[in-house]
Amino acid sequence: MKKIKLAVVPGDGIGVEVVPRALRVLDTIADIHGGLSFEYEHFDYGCDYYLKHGDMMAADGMDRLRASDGIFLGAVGDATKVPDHISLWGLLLKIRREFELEINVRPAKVFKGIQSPLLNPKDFDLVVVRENSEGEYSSVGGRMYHGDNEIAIQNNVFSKRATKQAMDHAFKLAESRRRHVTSATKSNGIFHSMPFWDEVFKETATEYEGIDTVSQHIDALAATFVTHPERYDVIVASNLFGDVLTDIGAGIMGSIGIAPSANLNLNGKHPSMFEPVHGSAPDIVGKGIANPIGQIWTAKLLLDHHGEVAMGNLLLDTMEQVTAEGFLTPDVGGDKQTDEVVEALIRKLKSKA
Ligand SMILES: NC(=O)C1=CN([C@@H]2O[C@H](COP(=O)(O)OP(=O)(O)OC[C@H]3O[C@@H](n4cnc5c(N)ncnc54)[C@H](O)[C@@H]3O)[C@@H](O)[C@H]2O)C=CC1
Ligand SMILES: CC(=O)C(=O)O
Ligand SMILES: [K+]
Ligand SMILES: [Mn+2]
Repeated sequence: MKKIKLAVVPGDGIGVEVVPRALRVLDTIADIHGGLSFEYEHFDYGCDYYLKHGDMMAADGMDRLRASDGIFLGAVGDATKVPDHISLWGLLLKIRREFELEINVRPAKVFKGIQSPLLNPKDFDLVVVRENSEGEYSSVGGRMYHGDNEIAIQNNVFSKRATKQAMDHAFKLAESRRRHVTSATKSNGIFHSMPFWDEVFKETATEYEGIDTVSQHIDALAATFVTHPERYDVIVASNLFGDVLTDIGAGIMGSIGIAPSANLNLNGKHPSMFEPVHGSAPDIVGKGIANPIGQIWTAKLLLDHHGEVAMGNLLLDTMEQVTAEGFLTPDVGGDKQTDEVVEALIRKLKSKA
């Protein structure tokens, strides 16, 4: 029996609603598989934990998370309790950084049964590879002076190592897909880091044969994501550009509630982390209408990562059958509750067992 030990961090808001449901789906998958089981250790880290303990996680939290084979996270953030930069840097970004989750892989595609807001979405199917450890999300900088004289300085950090690593990951992914890589740049406006980014992209491209490459400024790229998403296969982007681009990717799929992500550790020293692209959605929390697909598709990425690609594909195909049958939450134009979608999925999975 293959056992995968997951550290489960539902976090805040709808994270607490979608994570346990996705775990039920994972258990159903394990039953169908027959030789696979999941063991869960639950962590109540988040904004309520902060209010009680003055920190987003326990002092030994990172060590306890490290003992797992993977981290399954919902969302972090509740600005009514803790300022966002404190909560995200204290949990989500802390894990990404300390566990060297330097790559964030975020697919977007036309999802069966879910109406894209695009008039003509064609059959787009793309993956954004986001550099996940530095770039514009840096803690380097500072604030000085007060009042009208106050100054804030935020430094962007681009290392050759992490930049090249993100690009290598994109090229390798493209080799198993449609062999096309787009680099998201802004070297016409950002004087130092983006020309550097372009140079590393050019250098990396020479190391791979038979891959088409394009370098496109992020503003134009954002527009083309909306008008012609079918043109893209793999896009490599810096931390901030990748963050924004993947919410656009989610938008053109029909809802940010369905987009998944995998935060990957590549050096084997720490577990990887799987979480949907969306946040804690405070505006719909407690209503029972959070779309569970983002968290469930994330579970598919987790299965793939642990070598269970057949099970991952079964999960995503079945999910798309369920949405095609009209089991849709309000964010994608339906009137179903979270639980109705999850129950329909589990029923259908069991019928295939
Ligand atoms: N990775 C993470 O944990 C992230 C955390 N956040 C945090 O989440 C909080 C809210 O941030 P927002 O900017 O409002 O982004 P958000 O993703 O939480 O919500 C944006 C909009 O999408 C909707 N939405 C999101 N997920 C949905 C789902 N599964 N089903 C249906 N509708 C869904 C929300 O209702 C809202 O209208 C903040 O504290 C923010 O810092 C935001 C983004 C990512
Ligand atoms: C924080 C955030 O928005 C993200 O990682 O996608
Ligand atoms: K999330
Ligand atoms: Mn984001």
